[in-house]
This record gives sequence, structure tokens and C-alpha cells, in this order.
Amino acid sequence: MARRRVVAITGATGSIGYSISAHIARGELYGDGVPVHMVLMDLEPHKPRLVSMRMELEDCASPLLERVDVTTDPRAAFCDAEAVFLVGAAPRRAGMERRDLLARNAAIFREHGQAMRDVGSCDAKLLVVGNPVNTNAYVLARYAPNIQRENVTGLLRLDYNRALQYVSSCHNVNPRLVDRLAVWGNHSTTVFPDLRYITVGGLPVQHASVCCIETGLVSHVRARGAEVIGLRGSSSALSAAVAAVEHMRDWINGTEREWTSMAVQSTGWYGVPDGIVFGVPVRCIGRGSYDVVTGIEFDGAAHDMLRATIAELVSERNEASGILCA
Ligand SMILES: NC(=O)c1ccc[n+]([C@@H]2O[C@H](COP(=O)([O-])OP(=O)(O)OC[C@H]3O[C@@H](n4cnc5c(N)ncnc54)[C@H](O)[C@@H]3O)[C@@H](O)[C@H]2O)c1
Repeated sequence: MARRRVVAITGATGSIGYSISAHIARGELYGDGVPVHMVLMDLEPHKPRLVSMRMELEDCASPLLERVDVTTDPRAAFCDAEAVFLVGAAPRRAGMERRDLLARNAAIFREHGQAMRDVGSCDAKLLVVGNPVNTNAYVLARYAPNIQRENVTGLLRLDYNRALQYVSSCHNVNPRLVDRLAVWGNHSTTVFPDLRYITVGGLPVQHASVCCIETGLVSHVRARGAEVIGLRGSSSALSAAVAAVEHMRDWINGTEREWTSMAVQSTGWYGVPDGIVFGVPVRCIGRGSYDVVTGIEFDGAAHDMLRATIAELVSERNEASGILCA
């Protein structure tokens, strides 16, 4: 049997963490034959829920789940972890200003970054799910300089999956057949789903057809999260958990798909300032590696959308940095 892998989840008892744990227990992250040791972390008041969650996971009798630990200490959660889902975040409450949300989460991700710096393995794979995703990941990376920079990532996969489903239904094909879809920028209302290079069944798609779908696609992806909140009363959880597991699974194992999208730390590509965590198309090439797809050109509306989402992230980064320095 393969070596046991240690996976940590923060905010584990929340809607998304709870759902992620079930997928991992069923072997959907590392695949069949790879045993898993799960470490569930949440705040002190949720200790009874953590214990009940461990009981439920044990009751799944999963052949791959060797051990479950629960903790309220991020250091204990991160010390042996090879993959970390950072879901725990402060929610937006009624009447809360955006700046207050950014400040509360910057403090959480600073603390988690410092814990990673103190005890984390430099090649642990980190996926930030808690909002504001991109800026939380930026803060995390800043306080965990020991972690390899390509190993701090943020979840854009839900936006990607939403776009993939929309495009597949427009073409009346299975989502498996659509490739080279790109999702750029911030996980927010400036996200830019980009169809310009898509292939369906391995073939390029006629420009006219792309254009007519594109207008609907951008507003669909940007509005989808709010629509779910409007109907459900809370943010997407089931689809976010699936997206988080797919992001990590493709990163670890690779994928046959040519492109997928992840938020990763910029090294200056596409005019994105160094260090900002930005959604880009990537090739997941297996053995825990990915390459950013470079060389894509932008003009007209695509250029404007790219600039707008970069500007939003620069402003968030400046705001978070100002808060953390105060
Ligand atoms: N990136 C995406 O695509 C995407 C999609 C949906 C939701 N989200 C975000 O994911 C986050 C979690 O969503 P949810 O529905 O699970 O929320 P939730 O409120 O159900 O759970 C959040 C959990 O985080 C915990 N938490 C808060 N502060 C913590 C800390 N300092 N350390 C550890 N745990 C802490 C809470 O106790 C709670 O259990 C939210 O920020 C949400 O906006 C992201």
C-alpha cells in the first residue's frame, strides 16, 4: 500500500469543510490505494462539533481513512500536513463594511501564515478557500515565506466549473469535451471567464459562436454566487467543496485536461504585480506541479476586463497591507 498522506482542513466544521472531509474520506483526493490521515481544525467553541465530525467520519468505515485528529490549534493542524485546505474565515455580517471583513480575515490569515512558517513543511500544498480568497492567500504567503511560492494557491475552480457548465450546455456537450477555458483574476464580481481559446471535442470553436456566448457567460459567472446566497441564505457549499477537492486533486495528480484555472502567486506575468494571487489558466502536469499558461494576448474588452480585476486586487492588497502595518 502507498504511503499515508496527511491532510488538514481549517474551518472544518463549517459547511464547506464538512463536505470536503467526506470527499477526502472516500479517496477522491489522492486516489484509490492511498491512505489518509485527516486533521480537522476549528475555533474553540466548535470543539464538540469537531469531535462529532470525527465520529461521523469513523462511521463511514472508509478503507482509506486511517486516522482523524481534531484540534483548535493551527500549529498542531499544520505540522505534518502535506495538503492544507484553508477554509476557516470570518463571515460577512449584516452591516459590516468591506474593509472590516478584509481586516478580520487578514488577521486570521496572518496567524495561519505564521503557524505555517513555524511548523509547516516548505513543500506543503496550500489552498485558500475562505473569502476574500485572493487577498487572504496573499497575506498567508507573506507571513509564511518558507513555503515555496508556487505552493500557495487560491480557489478559482468554482468560477471555472460554473463557466465550464455554462459553455457545455450552450454547445450541448458533456463538460469533459470542453477545454482551454480560462478564468482570470479575483474571485469576485470582476472575475473574467475567457472563452477565446476554447476547444470542443479537441477542435477550435468558431469566433462568432464564442462571441455570442461570451456576453452571457461573464454575467452568469459573476452573478452565480449571489444567486445561490439569495435562494439558500448562505454561500455555495456543496459546489465549493467539490471545486476545492478538484483543485487539489488535479494539482497533485495532474489532469488530462489541457488547461484548468487556479489562483497562484504572480511572478509578474500579464502585468500582474509580483506576489499578488491571481486566477490564471494552468497546466497541471502531475507529480504535484503546474505551469502557468503564458503568452495569451489581450485586446479590446478582454484587455479592459483583465485590467479591472488586476486593479481590484492591487487595491485589496494595499488595503490589507495598510491594515496589517497599522
Ligand atoms: N472560493 C470560493 O469559491 C468560495 C465559495 C464559497 C464560499 N467561500 C468562502 O469559504 C469560507 C467558508 O465558507 P463556509 O460556507 O464553510 O462557512 P461557514 O461559516 O459554514 O464555516 C466557516 C468556519 O470557519 C471557522 N473559522 C472562523 N475563523 C476561524 C479561524 N480563525 N480558524 C479556524 N477556523 C475558523 C468557523 O468557526 C466556521 O466553522 C467563507 O469565507 C466563504 O465566503 C469561498
